[in-house]
Amino acid sequence: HILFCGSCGRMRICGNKKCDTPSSISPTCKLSRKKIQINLHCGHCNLAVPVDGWVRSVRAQKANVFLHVNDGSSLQSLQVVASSELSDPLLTFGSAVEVTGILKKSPHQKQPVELDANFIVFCFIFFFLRTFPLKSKSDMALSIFANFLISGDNGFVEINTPIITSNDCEGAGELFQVEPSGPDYADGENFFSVPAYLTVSGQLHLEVVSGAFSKVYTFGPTFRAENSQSRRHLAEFYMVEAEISFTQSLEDLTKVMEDMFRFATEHVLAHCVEDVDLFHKHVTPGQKLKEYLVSFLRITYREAIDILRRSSERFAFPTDWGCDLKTEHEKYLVKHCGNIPVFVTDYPYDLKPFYARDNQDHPERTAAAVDLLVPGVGELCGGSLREERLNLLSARAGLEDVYSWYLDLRRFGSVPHGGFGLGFERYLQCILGVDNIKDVVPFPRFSHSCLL
Ligand SMILES: NC(=O)C[C@H](N)C(=O)O
Repeated sequence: HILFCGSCGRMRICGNKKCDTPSSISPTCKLSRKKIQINLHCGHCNLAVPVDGWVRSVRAQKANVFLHVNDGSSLQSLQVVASSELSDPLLTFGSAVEVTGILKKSPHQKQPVELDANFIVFCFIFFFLRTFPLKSKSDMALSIFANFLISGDNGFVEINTPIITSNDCEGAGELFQVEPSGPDYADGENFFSVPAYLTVSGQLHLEVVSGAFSKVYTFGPTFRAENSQSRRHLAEFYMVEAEISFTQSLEDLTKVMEDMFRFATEHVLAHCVEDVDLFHKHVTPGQKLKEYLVSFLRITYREAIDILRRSSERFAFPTDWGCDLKTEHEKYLVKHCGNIPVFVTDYPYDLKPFYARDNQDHPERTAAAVDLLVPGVGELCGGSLREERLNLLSARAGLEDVYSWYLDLRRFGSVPHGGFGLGFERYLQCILGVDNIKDVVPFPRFSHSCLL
């Protein structure tokens, strides 16, 4: 028979010997009013619980209606069995419902429990977003990178670099200018006395603090006014950037990049494999993630150019030494190397920003810079050793006028150092095999698109 708990008001069926909750009702009843979360429900049977969620399917039989309800906590749905009178003709795919019922062992092998509904409260129709329900997962993945960097062995210190800055770290001129607005300000009034922009990279600030902490990182929103509708560009994205002092070789840097990728990806495989499988099945029948956990390949830019020139592929963009590698080239290189992540090192000096360290090689002058190319995306990470030699840095045209403070860092003592940045949404795109980067964030920003 059904008893009501005097403390929480929940119902409970007593007398079932298999039920593993206490059979007597105590004033300090542990049955909380908390709704159950579908991914956490522990298989208690004969317990009346409320569940919120969205209807994923409705199947009506004579006396009963069977619903699959998903609450966004995982991909798992809970089967709800309700008598036809409890249902509503408007109940359909996407309806939001609050169902109270008794969790019972299911007769079906596939699902441990089902909910025998007592009440269904019909909330509203859910409007389907283009975006995939990745929010909670991506928040989790954000912290995985931080966990890796701050862990004992690595010992990076987190620095919050500013979002508003006066530098164009990448020198590419893809900046969003920040100006005040409102009755107190005339149009174009210069609030900061210098032109100010949304950050394109926290690197230069990290370089400042890396003079005091030898390993630092930042993880935050980054902005690029790139007028591109491509499948791998966003105007606002998250980047994890690390800077390491006393590092003298690209190998030291690529090791951290590779270890970080592996750490995060192993974590995803251990905790979210069903999400990954769903995306790989329904979006792009991409490669299985485990295959990315081999040792990454390393080739030089020179070798990359030779591979591209030897190929029979017809590229839209040139493949001469000194040309920038375009997406088509990067994707070809990854495929050529067996569809695993590939580091391309030692780019032409003139292709890289002012901060990249000169390899002082001849006749093809290169910089100690590296890009990590990954399947489905192309460039995921970019990094370099930084030019710490004042004379070589000052030789970069026009630097003294704009970045005298950066040159001062060298003037007043600097150590060999280097760092890298990894685009977080591109990482998601890569591990999920999602074709378009706009589908891995809830509110993608790109040219002509800033609704909401
Ligand atoms: N921190 C880095 O090395 C990333 C680099 N500044 C970039 O935006 O590509």
